[in-house]
Amino acid sequence: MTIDEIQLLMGYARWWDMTVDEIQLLVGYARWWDMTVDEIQLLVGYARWWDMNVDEIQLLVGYARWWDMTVDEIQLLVGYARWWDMTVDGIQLLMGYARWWDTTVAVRSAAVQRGVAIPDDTDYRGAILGLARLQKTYRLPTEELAHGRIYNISAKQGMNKEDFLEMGRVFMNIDHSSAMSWFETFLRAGVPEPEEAKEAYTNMMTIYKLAEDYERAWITAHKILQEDPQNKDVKSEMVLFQRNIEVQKKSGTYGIQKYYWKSAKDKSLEYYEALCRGDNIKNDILVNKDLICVYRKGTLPYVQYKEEIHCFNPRISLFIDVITDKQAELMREKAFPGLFRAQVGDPTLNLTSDERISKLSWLFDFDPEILKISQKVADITGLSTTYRSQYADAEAFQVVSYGIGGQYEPHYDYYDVRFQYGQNDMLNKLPLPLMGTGDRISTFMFYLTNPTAGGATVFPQVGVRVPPIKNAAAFWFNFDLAGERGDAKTLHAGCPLLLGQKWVGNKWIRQGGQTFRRRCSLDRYAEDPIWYS
Ligand SMILES: O=C(O)CCC(=O)C(=O)O
Ligand SMILES: [Fe+2]
Repeated sequence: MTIDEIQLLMGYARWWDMTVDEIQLLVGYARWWDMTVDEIQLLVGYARWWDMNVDEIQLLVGYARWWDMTVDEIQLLVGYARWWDMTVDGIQLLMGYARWWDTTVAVRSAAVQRGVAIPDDTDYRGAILGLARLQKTYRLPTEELAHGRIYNISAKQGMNKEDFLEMGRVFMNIDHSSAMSWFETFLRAGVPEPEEAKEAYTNMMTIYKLAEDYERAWITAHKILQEDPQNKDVKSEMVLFQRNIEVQKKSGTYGIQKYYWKSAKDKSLEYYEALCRGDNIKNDILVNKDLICVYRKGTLPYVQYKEEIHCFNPRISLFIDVITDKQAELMREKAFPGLFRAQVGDPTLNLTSDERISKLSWLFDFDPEILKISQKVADITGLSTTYRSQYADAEAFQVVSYGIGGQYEPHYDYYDVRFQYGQNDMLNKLPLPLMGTGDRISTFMFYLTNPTAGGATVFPQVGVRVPPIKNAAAFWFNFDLAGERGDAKTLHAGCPLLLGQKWVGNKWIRQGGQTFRRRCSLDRYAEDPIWYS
């Protein structure tokens, strides 16, 4: 440091009432973290303001550098943290997540303000599990993900060594080839702790053994012995591997690599994931020229809507540009304060589930701006969306927000399948306005954002993938015209969100009010008057 800098610092130190020891500590940190004296003094100023000691400051600066934050951002964070009475550890966790998920500090703090719990260990495991699901669904290469790259988009911060190991652990139950690649990435990322190295090698040995690659299993076992020379189990495993190699040599199968990697296979999920990726879909506009775009009249004179027909049976349509940017924002803003974790099934049981990972809240037509949007739905569909305190024709808007990794696995929107599973009192537990209004005859779903990647709506029974496009809305009937049964072909899902934000607004229209609008037909093949009038 220059004499000038020292005197500046001493001046500050006096000002902040620090001892010489503290000053020298600070100077040391400053050198270490490559900060200017001005930055230090700013920080010390904040620290005093927030009543922190030098140790806490240095911890913070360390984190800040690690996460590549500016001093201003740190102070914002510390301000929030003190306000919410968090420890420095809590802050760093928060910063880590904030960076990782690329949300702003302000968004995070708003979440805290609304009583959303600060991330803890469970969230960490949840986050890792979510990443594993994304990697599997979208077939992301391990190396890319490890360095924070997804589809050529780079996160500010890649994952760290501990994350690599945790990904390996998680994949042991999902897919062995991915598990292997994470353990390899972990071991390449620098000298590991002996215990962790042992854990990685032990898992790798298990995988090789299951794949009957005894040569590699033996080599891996040998590495475990280097970490843990007394390990009797591993020694006896090695004898076994040796014996198996002999047997293979005799039978001529040695060196013929089968590479059988265990993976949890579920055919229906595999197809669902392929649809989410967009592999071999029937309705891709480039693949299938039959995808039809038409202009449709609404019930109001002179107004036409652009309709993309993604499927004819059942009819699944995407209406383009049916709300304005302003209306989409408005719905998100109004819904934000009320967001809570989405639940599935019986509302009295408070069930959350990995099947549906999102947050939601309800918007009612009592709000004139929301009413306008409901009326738009009525105009386009010709169905009634009138909300009443009893016998409502449609439900309130359900606004759903998905975080990265958020999804809704294949499901029906109607209830009647659940009757068959003995949950037929579901309909009796509904809020009063919906009692006796029948089932969800149709779904009208607005997309309120353009996700950067992932988040399509897919229909695995009919191989249809509807792309999420901001201000557009998907529409389909859950019931056939005969009206007595839910249509199984409407099975659908919200694919995991890979990057960006996904918000949707659901309007479920009830059977009750539609008697004269969508008449039942005795002829099950009758053309739907809603579509063909
Ligand atoms: O988010 C999606 O694409 C589908 C959402 C959905 O199906 C639902 O909320 O019922
Ligand atoms: Fe749905």
